[in-house]
Amino acid sequence: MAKSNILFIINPISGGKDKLKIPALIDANLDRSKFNPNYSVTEYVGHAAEIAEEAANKNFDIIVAVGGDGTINEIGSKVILQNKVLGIIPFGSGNGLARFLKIPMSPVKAIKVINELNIKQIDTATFNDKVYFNMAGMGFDAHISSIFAGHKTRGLSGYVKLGLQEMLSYKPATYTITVDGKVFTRTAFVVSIANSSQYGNNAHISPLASVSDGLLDVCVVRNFPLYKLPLLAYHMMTANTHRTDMVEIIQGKQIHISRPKEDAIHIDGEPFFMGKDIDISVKPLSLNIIVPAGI
Ligand SMILES: Nc1ncnc2c1ncn2[C@@H]1O[C@H](COP(=O)(O)OP(=O)(O)OP(=O)(O)O)[C@@H](O)[C@H]1O
Repeated sequence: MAKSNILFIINPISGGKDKLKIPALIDANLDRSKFNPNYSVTEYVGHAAEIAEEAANKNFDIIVAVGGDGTINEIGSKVILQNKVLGIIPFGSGNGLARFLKIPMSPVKAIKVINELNIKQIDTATFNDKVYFNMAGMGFDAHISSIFAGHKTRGLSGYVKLGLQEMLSYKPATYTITVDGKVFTRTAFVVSIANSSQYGNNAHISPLASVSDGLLDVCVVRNFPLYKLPLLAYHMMTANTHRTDMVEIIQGKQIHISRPKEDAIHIDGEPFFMGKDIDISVKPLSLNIIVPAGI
């Protein structure tokens, strides 16, 4: 059988972990009877998408994201256009999609999953003009990631501190959400449109979500007093939000959200700014992705 040409695109900053030794680790563990490996390292935001797009003109069969959900988004959005295959070596902070797909967090084990070359088709989604794979949405989480992006504070403790400060003054918006023609008006702390079940770090907002059911899960987190934040976190970490009245989950294919003003949104955890009206739709089984056998 002819060998597959495989390109590893490495985000050197994702997850805050050093990746200098990654090419050597891949060389040592990749099945060279199946693959010819090549490596690229990203230098700026958007570079992974550029490299993946250029790879379309070269003879690559598989492109592997070595990074987190933001890196997967940049690469995956080109891979679906080329109908190629995406692989993941998880190296992000949250790794939502990789965790959902049970791709091991250990780089050596993740390389071994690539060696098995078990390919599955999963749903993807569009959020106005942007493609996403794991989770997108608006509300408090998007607000925090947009201000954190321009903030000098870094690290998890800075993020938590900023989040708690902002929570005291945050005013939840009222959204008109149309899901497959049915209208819901909701005042919400967060509205997440989930493809997989989790944001990352096993924080599950929509525990029963599937990436191959042709449906998105609109998760409306109702407004709540600050003292209930640990309870919400507990429900997310124990994958029980669907059993509580803190989160309402509405499944559908075609979603329109209208909000009072232009505001922050996030796409696979990366902050952007969008207008009042947002159209979201699912693209069933549109991405070829390498997953562990049995998934
Ligand atoms: N050399 C670079 N310098 C600065 N930013 C970069 C560089 N290469 C890639 N990026 C950007 O890094 C951002 C974060 O990447 P990614 O989302 O993969 O990691 P993460 O946020 O740590 O993980 P996760 O999304 O799983 O929590 C992406 O927006 C990507 O465009």
